[in-house]
Amino acid sequence: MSSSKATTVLNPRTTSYEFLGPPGAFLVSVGVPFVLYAIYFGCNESSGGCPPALDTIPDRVISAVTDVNWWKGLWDSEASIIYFGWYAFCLISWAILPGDWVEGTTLRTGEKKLYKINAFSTFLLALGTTSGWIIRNGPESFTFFYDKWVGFVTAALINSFVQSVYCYASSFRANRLLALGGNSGNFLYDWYIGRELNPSIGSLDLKSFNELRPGLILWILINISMVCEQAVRRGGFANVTDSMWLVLAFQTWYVADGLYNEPALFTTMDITSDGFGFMLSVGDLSWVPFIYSVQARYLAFHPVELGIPATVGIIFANALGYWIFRDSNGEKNDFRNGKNPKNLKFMQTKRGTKLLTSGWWGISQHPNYLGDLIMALAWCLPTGFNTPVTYFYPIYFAVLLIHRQRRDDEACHQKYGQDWIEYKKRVPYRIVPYIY
Ligand SMILES: NC(=O)C1=CN([C@@H]2O[C@H](COP(=O)(O)OP(=O)(O)OC[C@H]3O[C@@H](n4cnc5c(N)ncnc54)[C@H](OP(=O)(O)O)[C@@H]3O)[C@@H](O)[C@H]2O)C=CC1
Ligand SMILES: CC(C)=CCC[C@@H](C)[C@H]1CC=C2C3=C(CC[C@@]21C)[C@@]1(C)CC[C@H](O)C(C)(C)[C@@H]1CC3
Repeated sequence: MSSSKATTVLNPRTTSYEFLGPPGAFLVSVGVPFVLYAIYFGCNESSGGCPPALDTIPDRVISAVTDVNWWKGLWDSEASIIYFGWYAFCLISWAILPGDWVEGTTLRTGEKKLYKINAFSTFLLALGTTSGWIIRNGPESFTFFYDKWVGFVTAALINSFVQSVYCYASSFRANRLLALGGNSGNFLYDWYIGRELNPSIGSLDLKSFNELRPGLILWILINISMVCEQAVRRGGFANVTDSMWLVLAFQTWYVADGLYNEPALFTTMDITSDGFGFMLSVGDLSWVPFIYSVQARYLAFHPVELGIPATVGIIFANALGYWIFRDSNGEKNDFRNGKNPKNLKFMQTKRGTKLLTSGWWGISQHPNYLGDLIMALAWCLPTGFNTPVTYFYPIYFAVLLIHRQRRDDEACHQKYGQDWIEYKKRVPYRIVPYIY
């Protein structure tokens, strides 16, 4: 077979679109930066944390975008220097911190990619350095994320855009393994979905690096900055509210869990089937740190005292969600690694792999999504009920997970054929038992 024929067999043309095709890709690509800024301008101290009345929004948007100073205000050189310094810190940590090299899943070429496992130690180093800085220089020295929010958002968006363009352009080099869904030939769509499956620079895999380190860890550093902002306003850490500590503790735990279980990432849909396009680069680098931290940012200027009964109730909700999330992900990871310590029932498929039909995976097709959603709700409750903005996260997240479940359902249909239909008869609920 000639080499161009072999490439076509390995990288077939994408014949069907997801996300409503190029128009959908365009809308998300413009909509995500828009929401990132809008959620700041619609939920800050001067707006009282609440979005403006709906009928005033068009006028506000028009007066902002027609004002040159508003555009200039989106850029902040100091914020950009700190942001790119942070990105460099993540790269250097990846390169110099020790870590095992672990194989990912088998690729279409039959090969396996190697990944360096040191995301958790990068996290510990970042937390240690930040704590040392704050202890030495006081909380007022670490409020810059609060003060320069918009500048940081802009820097992260620039990074997301540059990386997606770089990955798209470099996917045209010879012998690249492309994502099955990102090779449609439509420039906008392929740039958005990601054309190359695993873009890398040397041994650095850009997709997994960006998904776990610069954005996810930054989310927690931003939260810490919000705690500092509240501490400065309220006269010290002793006066930081219980609600703020809860948000910090829950989200730090969630991120630590994801980083500690780094190898589990290599079996997720993002790593096995999606490319690294604008969708993931903006999701990882901009959306996660600046949208997922909205509760802490709100509490920085709008403190809420919960009291013991509410605190206990919210801790219980988060613990329930975490238990479902961790235990179900653990069952599947063990099973996919050839272990079945709970002796769970499963069905054998013609494809060779087995599907669990008892334990969490007998209750719904994505019990891990259910746990994640319960946690998402528990993270908003500490902010009370004065603003809908802090509840944006679970709403967006429910939409993301329902969409993800549908994409996965289609992918599993293709992978397992009739066996998947049989599996769905045995486990009919998609995410929430008896509801969905
Ligand atoms: N915080 C956030 O913003 C986000 C968090 N997440 C979290 O990421 C995690 C991973 O999510 P994701 O990759 O989407 O999905 P899943 O972890 O649900 O993985 C789906 C895959 O699992 C395998 N599988 C499906 N059913 C079974 C079964 N019964 N037994 C064994 N294997 C099965 C199939 O792959 P195969 O058979 O090929 O192994 C399927 O493609 C989740 O916990 C999710 O909540 C996800 C998105 C965003
Ligand atoms: C609006 C938009 C462009 C969204 C893109 C989606 C991304 C924000 C999410 C896709 C999958 C994700 C995962 C995590 C964070 C959010 C994104 C990047 C994750 C790293 C969070 C921590 C978890 O423990 C996880 C490792 C399981 C998870 C993996 C998927």
